[in-house]
Amino acid sequence: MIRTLRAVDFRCFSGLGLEIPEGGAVFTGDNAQGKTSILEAVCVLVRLHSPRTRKVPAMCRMGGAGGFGIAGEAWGQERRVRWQRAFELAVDGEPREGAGSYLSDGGLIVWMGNEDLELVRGAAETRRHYLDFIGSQVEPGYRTALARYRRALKAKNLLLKDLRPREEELRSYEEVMISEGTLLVEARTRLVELISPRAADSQREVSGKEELLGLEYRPAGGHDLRLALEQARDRERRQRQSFVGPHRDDLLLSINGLPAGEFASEGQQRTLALALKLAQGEALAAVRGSLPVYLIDDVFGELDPGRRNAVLRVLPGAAQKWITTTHLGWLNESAGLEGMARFAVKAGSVANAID
Ligand SMILES: Nc1ncnc2c1ncn2[C@@H]1O[C@H](COP(=O)(O)OP(=O)(O)OP(=O)(O)O)[C@@H](O)[C@H]1O
Repeated sequence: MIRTLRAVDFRCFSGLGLEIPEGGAVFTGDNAQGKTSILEAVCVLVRLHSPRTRKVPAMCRMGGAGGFGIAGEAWGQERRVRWQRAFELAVDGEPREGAGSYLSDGGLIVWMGNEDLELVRGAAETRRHYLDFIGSQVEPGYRTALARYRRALKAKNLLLKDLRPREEELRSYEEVMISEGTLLVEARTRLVELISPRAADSQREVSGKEELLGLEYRPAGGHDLRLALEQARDRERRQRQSFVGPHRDDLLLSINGLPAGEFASEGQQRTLALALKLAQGEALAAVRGSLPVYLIDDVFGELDPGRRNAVLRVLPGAAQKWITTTHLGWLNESAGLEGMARFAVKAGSVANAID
């Protein structure tokens, strides 16, 4: 669990310092005051990843010194870790220095936000990111395989645009795509097996109904990538595109046998998005043996009391939760928020913050 968070020139915060109890904290405030940015800072600190952007410059405070810093301490079951991230921008706005090495033993995070509805309604890419985010936290080598696969795919796609692409060069990129892609497909298969039963339980618990949730992993190249690439080769060369491989995978979601994106009601879709995230938390805890930190952005205010209480019941009581909300009414009616600090966020400053 995270005990301190400090940030400098991050989003709308020139400086931020927070001490957080084991239970976590609730951040209240109007729209556009900085609540989400606090949760984003935690995610960048712990996972080197922002759920809102892939662009480092977007996170640097406008009018700031041209970079940002985030530091924090987390106390695990056995040890205390201290993280520090610093990004500096070069004149052209590109990051000059990364945030140091990626810590594979970084903490575990589950991000829950209203945009999770896109997991159900949106493009396959959103669901691949969902799997990738879990994969990088529980599967050793996942992040590296993904980065290598993406590099090879990018190079192959560039080459395919050439008038006369060199075949042996294309094949050498394909070899990397086959070896790294196979690791990804195997890992994603395991991840979906891990998540499925947990998501189905959460769906039942949160909806309060006997809804049968189905998760089916669809690898775009099947389980034999080499064969699939051979079969697609002519078409790929003709159309100058890469059709086969994990970059085209999907995770099919269904409720009672029907595709959830097209047939489920909005309420069912929201519940399904929550179920996927709750399942993610359980899967991380089961594999890594410690509880994730839950970053819950503006979700509870949007839920009816029945589903809100069900989610609060399903979330592990001992896990640290960081919750943002614009609505205050529900806070005093809900169980499961004991032991959490309360902070009011206004125009990039936080009441009760530390120096
Ligand atoms: N790089 C940046 N520099 C300065 N301000 C920024 C930067 N990026 C975003 N902001 C601003 O920070 C403010 C806070 O945004 P944030 O999303 O954290 O608000 P919020 O309190 O979570 O709002 P909501 O309840 O609407 O989600 C916004 O006004 C946003 O425009």
